Amino acid sequence: MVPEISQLPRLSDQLEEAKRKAAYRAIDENIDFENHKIIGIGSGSTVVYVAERLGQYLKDEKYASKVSQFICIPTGFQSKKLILDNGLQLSNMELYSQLDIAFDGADEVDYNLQLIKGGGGCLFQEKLVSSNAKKFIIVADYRKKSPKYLGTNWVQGVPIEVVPSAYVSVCKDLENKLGAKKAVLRECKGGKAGPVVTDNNNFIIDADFGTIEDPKQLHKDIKLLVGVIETGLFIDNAAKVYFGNEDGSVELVSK
Ligand SMILES: O=C(CO)[C@H](O)[C@H](O)COP(=O)(O)O
Repeated sequence: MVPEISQLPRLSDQLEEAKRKAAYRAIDENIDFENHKIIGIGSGSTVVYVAERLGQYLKDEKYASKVSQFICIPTGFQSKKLILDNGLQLSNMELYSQLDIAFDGADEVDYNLQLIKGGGGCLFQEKLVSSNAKKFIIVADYRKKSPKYLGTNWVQGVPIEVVPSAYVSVCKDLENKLGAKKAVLRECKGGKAGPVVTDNNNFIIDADFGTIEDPKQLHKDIKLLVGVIETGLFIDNAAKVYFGNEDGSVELVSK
C-alpha cells in the first residue's frame, strides 16, 4: 500500500520533511494513472522525493500495472539515476519529445510563478523537458518562495548555460550591455579544480541582476547574447508550485 502522507513518521530534519511533503503531495494530486504516460523527472534534492513517491506507487499492486508503463524522461545524470534507482522506466527526449507532465524543483519562485532554476547545474535539459510538458509542476521548500521579485532569496545570480569558449565574452556582455552587477563563471567547490561542467559539456555563469522585476524581458535579452545556450529564468511554464512549509503544512500556488 502507498503510505498516506499523514501517517508517515516525521523526518528529523525539518527541511527534508518540507521537501518530502511537497513532493509527495504533488505526485498524489497530479498524476493521472489512466491518462499519463510520459513523465519528466527533474533535478535537485526535492525531486528525490518525487521519484521515491512514484516508486512507492510502483510497488503497490493497485497501481503497479500503470506505473510500470510510465516512461520517465530525466533532466540530467542525477535524475536518470533516480529513475533507475526507483525501478521506473527510463527513456529520453529523442524518443519521447512530448511529455504529459513534468516535476522539478526551483531555486526561487516569484509572486507570478516565474522561476529561477539551474542552481544545481542542470539548466538546459530542465528547460527542454519542462517546455515540452503539457503540465509543469514545481516542488520546493519554504526557502524558495520569493516575497515578490526573483533575486530576493536567490542571491547567487541567474544561472546561464553557455558554450565554454564564449564564457568570457558572455560575462562581459552581461555586465556591460545588460547591466549585471557581477557575472562569474561557476567554479567547482571541492572534488575538482576548475569550472562546473554541465551534462551537456557547457559552462554555467551566475549573473547578479539584483531583484528582477521583469524576468521575461531579462530572459529574452540574455538569450540574444552570442554563446548563451539557455537561461535559468523559467518564464510562464509552471502551472503549480507546492511549497513545503516549516510547520509541516504544504501550500499550493497555481496560475
Ligand atoms: O534547478 C535545479 C537544478 O539545476 C534544481 O531544481 C533546483 O536547484 C532546486 O534544487 P533543490 O530541490 O535541491 O532545492
